[in-house]
Amino acid sequence: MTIRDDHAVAADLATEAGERLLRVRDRMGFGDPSALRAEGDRSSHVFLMESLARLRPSDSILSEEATREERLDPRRLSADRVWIVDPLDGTREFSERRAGPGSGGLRDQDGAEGSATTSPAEGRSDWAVHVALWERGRLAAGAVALPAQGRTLTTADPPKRPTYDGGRFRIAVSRTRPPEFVQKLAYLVGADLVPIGSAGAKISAVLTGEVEAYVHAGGQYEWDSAAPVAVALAAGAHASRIDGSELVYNQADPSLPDILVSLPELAASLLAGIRDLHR
Ligand SMILES: Nc1ncnc2c1ncn2[C@@H]1O[C@H](COP(=O)(O)O)[C@@H](OP(=O)(O)O)[C@H]1O
Ligand SMILES: [Mg+2]
Repeated sequence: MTIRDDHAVAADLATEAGERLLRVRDRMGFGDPSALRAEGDRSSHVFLMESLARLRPSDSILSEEATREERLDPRRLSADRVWIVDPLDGTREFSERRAGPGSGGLRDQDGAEGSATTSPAEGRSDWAVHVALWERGRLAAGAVALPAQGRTLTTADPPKRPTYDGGRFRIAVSRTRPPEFVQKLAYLVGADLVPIGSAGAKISAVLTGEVEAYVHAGGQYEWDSAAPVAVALAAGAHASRIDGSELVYNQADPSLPDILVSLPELAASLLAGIRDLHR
């Protein structure tokens, strides 16, 4: 890879890391999910660290898979440029087989019959690789690779944002840790809940028209949202904390526990609904 602009670096690295993860999953299969998760996290982190060190040697890096000492490195807080990466977002889903027709139980988006997102190895497709660049106080570039969906969403060429024509809409939520207020919120605003794994896959689903919003609360970190929020903002979507305040990155404490991403037409009513439920 030659030195190119930051948007292209983010897109190329996320895409290549994703292709490597697909190969890891094909090679290891689903027999030992915890070993698959560990190898996915580790190998993708190593690839991204080595690549960024080579391509952008002066920049700092904040990665989910870094050690605690690396994350607390004070140089990151005075740096002008920090890459915020999640080598494998939706680690749980990466290690799961896709639910087949007739498998019973509660079906979520990735288990639905006729879904267009089947991965080659019959694994789930709601996991992602996040590569974002934070520069002097703002997200400057980002890419979200969705390897098992065969696409990368990127600030190099932001997706064309769907428009909202009114009526019932869909809110993506965590499959395993949805905020306790979302059922009431959905009722209040006239929406259906769609469980999807991975913050990157959920924010991408807003940008590709599978849902119209994503709401999360109760815990998350900067690397879970930096890259998909960079793409969402570049596409003209709404992205904020659930109280409407700005999402702020490259903080000493990388906790960023709640988020709302939506088509811009829906942001005001979602924020008002969340506010009402927290009164
Ligand atoms: N309550 C919580 N506390 C900490 N992290 C959380 C969380 N809820 C979700 N996350 C993180 O946000 C990402 C998306 O989660 P979900 O699929 O449940 O929506 C996951 O990232 P990783 O897969 O990178 O660990 C998950 O660990
Ligand atoms: Mg994550």
